[in-house]
Amino acid sequence: MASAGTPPYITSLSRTLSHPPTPTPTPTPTPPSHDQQQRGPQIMDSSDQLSAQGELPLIDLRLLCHADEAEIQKLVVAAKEWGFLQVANHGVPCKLLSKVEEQACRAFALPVEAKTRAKPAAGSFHGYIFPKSSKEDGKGLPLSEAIRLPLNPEHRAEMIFKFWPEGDEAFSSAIEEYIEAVEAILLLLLRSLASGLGLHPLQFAQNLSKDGNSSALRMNFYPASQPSPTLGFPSHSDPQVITILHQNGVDGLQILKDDKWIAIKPRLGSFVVNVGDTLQVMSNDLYPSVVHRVVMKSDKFRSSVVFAMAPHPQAILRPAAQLVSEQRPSQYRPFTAEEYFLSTRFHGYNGKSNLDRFRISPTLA
Ligand SMILES: O=C(O)CCC(=O)C(=O)O
Ligand SMILES: [Fe+2]
Repeated sequence: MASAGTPPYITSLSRTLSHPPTPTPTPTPTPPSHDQQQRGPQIMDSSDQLSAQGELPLIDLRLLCHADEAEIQKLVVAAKEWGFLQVANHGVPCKLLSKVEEQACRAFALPVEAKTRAKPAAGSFHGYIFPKSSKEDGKGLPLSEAIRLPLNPEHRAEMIFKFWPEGDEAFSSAIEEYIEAVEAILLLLLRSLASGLGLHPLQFAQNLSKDGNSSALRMNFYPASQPSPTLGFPSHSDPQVITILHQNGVDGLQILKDDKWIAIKPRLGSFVVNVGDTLQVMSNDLYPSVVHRVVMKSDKFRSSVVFAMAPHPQAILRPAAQLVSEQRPSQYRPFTAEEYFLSTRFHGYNGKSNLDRFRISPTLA
């Protein structure tokens, strides 16, 4: 959790940024040899036509790290206008990214008994999530397989023992190293997003917590789509504060901008970052969370690793007082982070409508 005083990530970030960027491209790990290919493809709706292929605004983290005012303003504009952006010069070595991809593939290739052991316990959302077809549950849940790892190190260790009862040093250490690196980036971004609006740098990070169900490192695995486009992850916005996404280089991510779907081309070596619902609330709608989805159209599998942090479950979410005025009244009633997360889960994936349930003047019927 971030605290006042010298933020602990400064040390960690400078260590991360001191790694020279490795020029070699990320190798594609061996795909899991299990039942992935057996699931039937889900044909996309004919109204789901793509409008364009897009390049997200690109932010230089090295400049942000030096509090470069122009880069901070570029970030603010990107977050306001897109809610999605990419970050380069993040200092996370390609080698670590490949290692994490490789370890995710190992976990997805485990036998069904191991995956069953790691299913989320009652009341928990962390664990292995079996693929569901939207036909089965009618709610449009993801067709991808996923593993949601707790960020709390003790809980994560317990979870890893469920996958590998003897423990697995290679998996544990890669994940730990990765979390440390991306957490530093997430905090730097939140700091810059707050100071760019003239707020205290810790305004958006003050209640962040590794506990609770919402904060997680989520690994997604999407089988190759054959022969027609397959919905890998239905449209949704992320409930947390901010998300950092690493993808294996296979297309699939699409974002909804101005009512049109835009396919985001993976940019080798950079992370995709997106505003979550919680940041939209805290910024009183200045930074919008954006609906996105994954559509598979590739004969290669896609994997992604998603790091998202949320406030402590009992933290009260509301717009920052400095962003509320007579001209711009508070758009949301106060609510706890847990209430929001549970509501997201209860109502399922359905674009962004969940946020409207917490608006002072709901736009939902
Ligand atoms: O795999 C991706 O690119 C996106 C995954 C995603 O949106 C999520 O896990 O929330
Ligand atoms: Fe997402």
